[in-house]
Amino acid sequence: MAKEPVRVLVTGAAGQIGYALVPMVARGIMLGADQPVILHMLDIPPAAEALNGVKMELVDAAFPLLKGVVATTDVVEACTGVSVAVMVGGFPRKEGMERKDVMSKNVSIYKAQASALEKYAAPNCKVLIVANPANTNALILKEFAPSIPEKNITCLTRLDHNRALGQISERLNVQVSDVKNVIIWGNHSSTQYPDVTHATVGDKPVPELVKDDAWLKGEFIATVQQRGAAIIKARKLSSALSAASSACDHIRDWVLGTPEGTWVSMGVYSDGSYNVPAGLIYSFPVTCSGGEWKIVQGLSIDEFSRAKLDATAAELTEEKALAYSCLS
Ligand SMILES: NC(=O)C1=CN([C@@H]2O[C@H](COP(=O)(O)OP(=O)(O)OC[C@H]3O[C@@H](n4cnc5c(N)ncnc54)[C@H](O)[C@@H]3O)[C@@H](O)[C@H]2O)C=CC1
Ligand SMILES: O=C([O-])CC(=O)C(=O)O
Repeated sequence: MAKEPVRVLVTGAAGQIGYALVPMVARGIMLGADQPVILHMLDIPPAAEALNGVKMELVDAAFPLLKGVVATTDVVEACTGVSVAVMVGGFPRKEGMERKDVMSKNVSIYKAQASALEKYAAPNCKVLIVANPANTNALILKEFAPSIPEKNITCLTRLDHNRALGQISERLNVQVSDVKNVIIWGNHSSTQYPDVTHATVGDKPVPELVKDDAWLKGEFIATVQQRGAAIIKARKLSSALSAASSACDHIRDWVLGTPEGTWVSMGVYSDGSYNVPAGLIYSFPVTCSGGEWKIVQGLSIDEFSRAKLDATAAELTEEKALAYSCLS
């Protein structure tokens, strides 16, 4: 028997990432090739015409799994009945703006959208925040949607995870699918810590194969941390293709499970694991099963890694304080 369609919300759907993401969702890349979907697309009134253009293209593409499209600038209509919410819409930093100004705009957007999701989304809706500052937007959404379980609110660091896999695969000249268990710790920002201490290719540890600690602790980390900026410099636009693909990876693994023996990175609510302060949205290694993520426990953390985990936690603590100061 055919499955019931799942309602998937994409905010900022008229933007760069939205435009790359909605066809992937409609093709079954996010929820599976046998899962029909109804797409809910939200953007702001100045983007309404462009949003309608995206809707027209979705109709024209005749996706067999796509059972309906809601394109709207009304946040209540957008959130009603959704089981998956991918929050891509946000206020970008503009020339001359201070960090606090950008934070203040996004805090008010995520506060309002949190309330709408809480009231109108399906129970147990899974939320993925992509828009920057992704971890802190997720924290604000959590604060203002207290009835959504905190385990349902996550942010995207899978793009950073995939970037780390890509860099190791290029360096070792191996297939990217053979590289496993890198970790992104912390913030989706330039303080994130891409960690290959526990990564493998086949049954061999990546550090043993690379045999170049200076590269692993220097250029590799910096390349992954700065990759978003490098793409923006090259394209003059954000990394829309890879962000959209990674958002699909994040939701797919969360809903359908991670393969045996592998973990992925997700920004999730910290419970104090690895001595990361509780109450931050922080990227950890996780496994997923039965629609739930679980932080991988018991990994050894050396002195170098400890300092990196703490530095990115310190930045998130500072961002949290800044976000809260925008609320008052
Ligand atoms: N977490 C991650 O790995 C990544 C995050 N990003 C972030 O994703 C976000 C989107 O990037 P792009 O698509 O390139 O930007 P974009 O500027 O092309 O699109 C953003 C869209 O959001 C809409 N928007 C603004 N305020 C909104 C609101 N209140 N409700 C609904 N929609 C709203 C805009 O009208 C626009 O259509 C940015 O914040 C970017 O920094 C980008 C790449 C990777
Ligand atoms: O810095 C940005 O806006 C883009 C970004 O997050 C990324 O590509 O990782």
